Amino acid sequence: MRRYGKNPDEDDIRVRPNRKGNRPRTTIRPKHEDAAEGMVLTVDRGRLTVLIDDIPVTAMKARELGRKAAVVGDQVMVVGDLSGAKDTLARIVRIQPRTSVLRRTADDDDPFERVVVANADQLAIVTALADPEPRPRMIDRCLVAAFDAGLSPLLVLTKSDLASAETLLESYGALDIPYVVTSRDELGKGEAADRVRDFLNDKVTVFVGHSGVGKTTLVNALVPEDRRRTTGHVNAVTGRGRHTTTSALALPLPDGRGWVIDTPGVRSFGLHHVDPSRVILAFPDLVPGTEECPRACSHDEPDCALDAWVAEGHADPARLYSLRRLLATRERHEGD
Ligand SMILES: Nc1nc2c(ncn2[C@@H]2O[C@H](COP(=O)(O)OP(=O)(O)OP(=O)(O)O)[C@@H](O)[C@H]2O)c(=O)[nH]1
Ligand SMILES: [Zn+2]
Repeated sequence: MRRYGKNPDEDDIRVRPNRKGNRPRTTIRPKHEDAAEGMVLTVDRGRLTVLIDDIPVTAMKARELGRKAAVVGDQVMVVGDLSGAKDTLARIVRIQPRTSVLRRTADDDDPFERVVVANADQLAIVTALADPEPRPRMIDRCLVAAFDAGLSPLLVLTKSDLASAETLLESYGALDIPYVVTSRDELGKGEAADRVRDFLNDKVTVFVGHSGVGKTTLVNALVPEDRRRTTGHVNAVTGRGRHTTTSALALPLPDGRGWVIDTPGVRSFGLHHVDPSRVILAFPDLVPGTEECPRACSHDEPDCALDAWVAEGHADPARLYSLRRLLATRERHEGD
């Protein structure tokens, strides 16, 4: 599990201002020195499962956190009953600084950003090669979300027993994204999971993909049943009790080699919030060409300096084409 440095000043417990101003608070608020650190595995209507020393503890956020919400992947400080026993409820008193945030805008006419997952390293975009047909726009939108969040993308192409990956991979050639291809036969033999795991080791990887692509099949193959049980996910898996469909769900890879974060409710990304200047960081070869761009250039407009710069031979035109294709997907079309 990853550890984060203690950072006592930033993000500290909020002390509510004294509205009337006539009775200063004299009680010293507890500093929570006894708080334990853990990782948020699920969020379900205000109840969070936090893994602390390999024990899943149910917790809710403490009032002093104010409007801040912890999400799956967050490292949090927890006080109270940490036994993990039935019907206990601990309190989250602090959210540690995040190394990354994967966001989505729920809808293009809903300007609110939602943080989907914190502290992830990688976004695995699961796409079937057939049944259902690949949806390149959806892949591109996921790539934009990943680049915007600073996550490395990984293409997971399933059902290669039904169709070849060649055509799809060609259109992503210029982007040079790591990919892994799986088939039904290899899934049965465990080979598919082994191959995919090679890309996941020691990372926190968020899995996205639309319905029917085989994401659940793959995630089940990646995370053995007994590992789920140790983190209290057995209900979500067997379908007993209420299914956690809207929240993401962190599942441990074997041998403590990282985490898979399944996102059952996330079929696509609203990209309203995306900043082109962050997306271009995924194209370091093009960044120098933006020096002459107008301020706040979208890099997808007539005055963008990249066209002339690339025409002068400083970078591969296919890379600029790919960047533009990605940026263009920020506009939502029907079916996204
Ligand atoms: N031919 C073939 N079928 C597969 C493969 N992987 C999964 N499937 C099948 O595809 C169907 C959908 O798989 P799921 O794992 O349920 O897909 P999902 O992406 O989780 O879809 P939702 O549950 O709707 O979110 C199932 O019938 C699987 O058996 C594969 O590699 N090849
Ligand atoms: Zn530009």
